[in-house]
Amino acid sequence: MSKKIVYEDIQEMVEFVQSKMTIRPTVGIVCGTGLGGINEVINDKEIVKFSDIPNLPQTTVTSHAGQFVLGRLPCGKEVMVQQGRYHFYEGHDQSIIVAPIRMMKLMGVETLILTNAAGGLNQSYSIGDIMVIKDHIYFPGFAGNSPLVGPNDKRFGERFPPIYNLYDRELRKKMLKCAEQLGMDFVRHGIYASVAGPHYETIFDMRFLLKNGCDAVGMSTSGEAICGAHIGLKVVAMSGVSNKFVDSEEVENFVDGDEVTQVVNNGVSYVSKLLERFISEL
Ligand SMILES: O=P(O)(O)O[C@H]1O[C@H](CO)[C@@H](O)[C@H]1O
Ligand code: HPA
Repeated sequence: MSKKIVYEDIQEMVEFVQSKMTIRPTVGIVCGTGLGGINEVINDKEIVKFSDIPNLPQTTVTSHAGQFVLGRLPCGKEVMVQQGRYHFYEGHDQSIIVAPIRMMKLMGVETLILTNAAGGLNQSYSIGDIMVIKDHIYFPGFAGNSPLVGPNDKRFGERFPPIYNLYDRELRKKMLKCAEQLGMDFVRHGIYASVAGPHYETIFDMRFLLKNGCDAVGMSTSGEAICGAHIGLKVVAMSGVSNKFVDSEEVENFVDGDEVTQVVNNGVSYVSKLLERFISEL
């Protein structure tokens, strides 16, 4: 388990990044598995590797590059893109997983956009759909693994943050409106089940999640969203549906990690288009 990152560590990390970068972002984007290509729509790029930033370990998941890309979108908005996230199953202290989110806030970010690859549970969803996250069920949080467990540093936020409107209602509305304007009829609005992984789910896991109202399942995002709200960021999130639950005991496997990356890679241009439009309207 890596060491706990405290407020002073975050300050040191931010000072390091700001000493190298001229961009002052107001929008933060976390790229999910296979979604790193989002940075192709960014101009005037400035890149810093996690391994060069004090206190940050390398990411261990293939297709999570492990760097921040700062730059400008064609609309002129300055953004900070986290290419590569830390997952709970990598064995990190929770404070590592959310450190980039806290950095973003201290760097001036106001709106946080989280993306991920997820398995589709809702049987009307198709592989390649995008789901704007309406709400979540955060299983690690139920089991005592919220990133906010431990002493609360008030500089990050209050002890008991209300998260009733975690995935900001107005931002979701805006995102869905942008999708409609772009004619993206494959953009859904649903419930994300956040599990710890790294194993995928059994048939009965999937049936349980589906019965309890979940539309897609993945192994990230919820802790980052909670941490973002705790520190005062407006949060919006979306899943790229990379595989689909097949409810049959005859099927050997309904998901494969390489396929997840490939499918999401193929859909990245749609995610980028949607984000570009959305950010231009913030
Ligand atoms: O949530 P992201 O980082 O997109 O990654 C998703 O893809 C991986 C599984 O293929 C898991 O880490 C799952 O959470
Ligand atoms: N389950 C959990 N995480 C995932 C999946 C899945 O089916 N697909 C992509 N990430």
